[in-house]
Amino acid sequence: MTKNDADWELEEGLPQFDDPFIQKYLKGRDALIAEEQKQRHDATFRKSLSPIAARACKIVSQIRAREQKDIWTQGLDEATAHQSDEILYPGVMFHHAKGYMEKTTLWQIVQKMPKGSLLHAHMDAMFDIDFLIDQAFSTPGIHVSAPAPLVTAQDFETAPFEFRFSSQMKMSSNEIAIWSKDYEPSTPIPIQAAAASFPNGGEIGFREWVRSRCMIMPEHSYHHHHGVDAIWAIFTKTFPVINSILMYEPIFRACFRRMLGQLAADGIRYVEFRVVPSPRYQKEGVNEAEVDRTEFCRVFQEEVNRFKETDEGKGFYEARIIWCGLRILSNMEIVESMKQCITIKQKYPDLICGYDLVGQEDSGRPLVDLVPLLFWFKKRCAEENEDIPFFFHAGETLGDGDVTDHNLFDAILLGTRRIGHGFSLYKHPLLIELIKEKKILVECCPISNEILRLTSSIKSHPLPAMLSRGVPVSLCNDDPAILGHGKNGLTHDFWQALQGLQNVDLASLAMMVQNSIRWSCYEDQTTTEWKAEVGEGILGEGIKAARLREWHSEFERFCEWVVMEFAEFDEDE
Ligand SMILES: O=c1[nH]cnc2c1ncn2[C@@H]1O[C@H](CO)[C@@H](O)[C@H]1O
Repeated sequence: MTKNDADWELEEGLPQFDDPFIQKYLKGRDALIAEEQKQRHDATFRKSLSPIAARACKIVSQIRAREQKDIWTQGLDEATAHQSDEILYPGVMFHHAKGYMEKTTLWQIVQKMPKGSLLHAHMDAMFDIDFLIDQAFSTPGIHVSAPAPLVTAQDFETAPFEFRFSSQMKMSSNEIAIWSKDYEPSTPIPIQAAAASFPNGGEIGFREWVRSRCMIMPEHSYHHHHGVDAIWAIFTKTFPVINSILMYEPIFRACFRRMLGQLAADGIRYVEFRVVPSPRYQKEGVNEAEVDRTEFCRVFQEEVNRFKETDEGKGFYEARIIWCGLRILSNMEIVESMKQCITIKQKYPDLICGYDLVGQEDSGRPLVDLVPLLFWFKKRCAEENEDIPFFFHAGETLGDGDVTDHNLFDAILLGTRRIGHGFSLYKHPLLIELIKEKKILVECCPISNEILRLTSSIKSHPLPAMLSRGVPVSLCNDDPAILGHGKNGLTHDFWQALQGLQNVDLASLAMMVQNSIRWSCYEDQTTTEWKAEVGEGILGEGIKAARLREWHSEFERFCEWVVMEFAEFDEDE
């Protein structure tokens, strides 16, 4: 006769789970976990969930668990999986997950969620690239030129070229396509002619090529062994091409209108765009670029106001601009742009809500190098009776204690209201305490960080390290059109965090949405007013509190929908 396990274990003297001292251990363990969870960013919010919201959270977590098993753990045998390059697992890289994620139930839910504000987004990286290229073709007078012929494979991959509106459509007799080594440098060629003569597949090939020069391709982001600087070299080359199409009035208007519609459809009600106002903006039908940024800003505001009048834009509060200088430029160029920022602020006070510096942090000038300029800016603002707050990028780096990583210290010392990225913040226990105390929000862009090679999976992203320490975070999409989101909005970034991180459930996402509203710059405020309103949250009396209440009731309705729609998941384990 064989002994059963229990008999064997008892004979061996193995304690059992129901033994009082093991029970005591487990209770202590649970208490320790609960104690740590009290520090989480959403601890209070979670306790205040309505019964329906709590049920919706549970349902969403059950759906996630089901999809992790059914979709993200494919039972392919090793050889097939490697061959098809389709090894799926929860937290798989964005581009591998993308095609599947958009078909999941979790996606449907996240898409419908009311998402508050989008606080970190570079405007020129927000426009659907195919639509942009269509506009270049359908708008009369668009020409393409290059400072040198584009002939070799390397030229097609990296050499500069640009589009531009010009009413002089006629081709001169000696005009030779850009793709010939006899091309006269910088001669504008009508887009249709250039496309028709494109050596690699005519117009279809041309469109495909332009597209590839406006985006980071999945292969690029996979090549982690090439490092961060290499992907930034590709990334920064996309902006001049995009802007050369975008900065023509009729194209900008069409693209901007469409983009606002996409954001609103994704449940976003307010946006602060980071904009580097371009010197190349051309009014409709005008061959020369505008001498300053006034006209662009006027059109930007006009389009936002028009959008708010449409059906699509009914619930949309506002879009404002965080004026950006390029951190790579000289003192003189940065000061010139700061002066323009102040002038535009005076002209369009509702439009400009802040100031930042952009471009790769690692290769650009650190904030400490720019301290004299930033103090000068504050002084000039004060002299002009303006208050333009800082919203600095900082810590978008793998650095640990290097000069880029130290941008975090300057951002905080210079009074930033939020931190863009803060990827390296998790290495700074003192700064973490400081930003909590000073009520600074981190604008976290998980997919951007993945594509730009700071991490290869949401699972190794520092987001959880911030949330577990109680850092206020909102999720943002940064550069969706270039990074390859394929659709505008926040659904991808929300989905990625929800699916990949056990602790980020619906309540956690909702907390981050609430933060996005609390840290929105809906109106100009002094630092004291700002801090008071951020601190009061929903209990305040201003615009923020009103919008937080509005979001709250939207969120409750959304939770009711989740509970009704996915009732089959409403069960206890
Ligand atoms: O994640 C980012 N960090 C810093 N700069 C960025 C990021 N994404 C885009 N830009 C910068 O913003 C400008 C376009 O608005 C470009 O100069 C681009 O390099």
